[in-house]
Amino acid sequence: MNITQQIEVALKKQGNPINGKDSEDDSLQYPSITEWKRSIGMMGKEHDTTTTSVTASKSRQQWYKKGLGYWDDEETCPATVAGMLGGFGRISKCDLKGSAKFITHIKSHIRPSLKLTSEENGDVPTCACECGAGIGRVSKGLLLPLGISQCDLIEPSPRLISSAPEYLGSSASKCRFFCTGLQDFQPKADSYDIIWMQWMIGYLTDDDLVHFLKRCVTALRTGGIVVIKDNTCSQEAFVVDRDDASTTRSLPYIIAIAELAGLRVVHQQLQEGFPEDIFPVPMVALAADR
Ligand SMILES: C[S@@+](CC[C@H](N)C(=O)[O-])C[C@H]1O[C@@H](n2cnc3c(N)ncnc32)[C@H](O)[C@@H]1O
Repeated sequence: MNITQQIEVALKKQGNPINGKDSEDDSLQYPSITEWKRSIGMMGKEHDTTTTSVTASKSRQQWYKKGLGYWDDEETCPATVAGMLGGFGRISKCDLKGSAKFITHIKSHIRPSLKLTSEENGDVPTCACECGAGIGRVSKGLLLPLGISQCDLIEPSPRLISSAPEYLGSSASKCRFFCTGLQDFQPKADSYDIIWMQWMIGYLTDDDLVHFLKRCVTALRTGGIVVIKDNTCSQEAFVVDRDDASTTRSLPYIIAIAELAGLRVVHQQLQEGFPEDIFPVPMVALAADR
């Protein structure tokens, strides 16, 4: 079974939907994840073994090109907190507060082995990875204030990552900057205490997300966690946004992907205090625990 089929099986097993729709056009409905991927050429036609991989790889390249085109454009995304949050800059404070509460709870009640500061780590610097970091909003507002010694920012837009040092100010000296899409990022083994993925997994294809999370399993240090914080839909398994080439997945869909990669949920909680008219945003902490 390919990854898509494995996700569909996992969703169906728990009675969760596998269908999806377009965010703008009600006439675009997809009975399954497989059917949607076929419609955009990300999976070839059934039994078509000759052209499948060529078409799928072209479609994957176009997917990432469109996503990057959206975020690398000053018009659609100014290099500001509001730009990072699609105009919802006002929710950043509440978001960062909710994330800090979530991590503090995990550290005190669920996973005391999680290391945040170098003092807790035998004076060895702790390290976090902010995925799809943009200008580094989460590193500056959450990870470094939690006491993390060093943050690695992974971001494919050259324009956004080059704006990060100025936005981070004096904290920039505690950061390293990597200009690449997550689909191509190879983290070093045993290198991170926290890998933070916020409002960005929708830009990765299912296959690339599973493969990246598998690399995270190797990259996590003892006690380390991956946190996914993202929009979720609930009526369908997924909602496609063709403007920025992204999908919003349901929570069971996200968890099915994480489990396929060898991660398990250690804690999850819904972010409170966001406006009613946006998608619900759960925080999901995942561990590998070899
Ligand atoms: C909604 S913004 C969120 C930024 C940041 N995570 C935050 O919460 O402030 C989405 C970010 O994902 C990045 N992104 C898009 N495609 C990506 C990819 N393939 N790999 C990694 N990041 C990506 C965008 O460039 C953008 O910085």
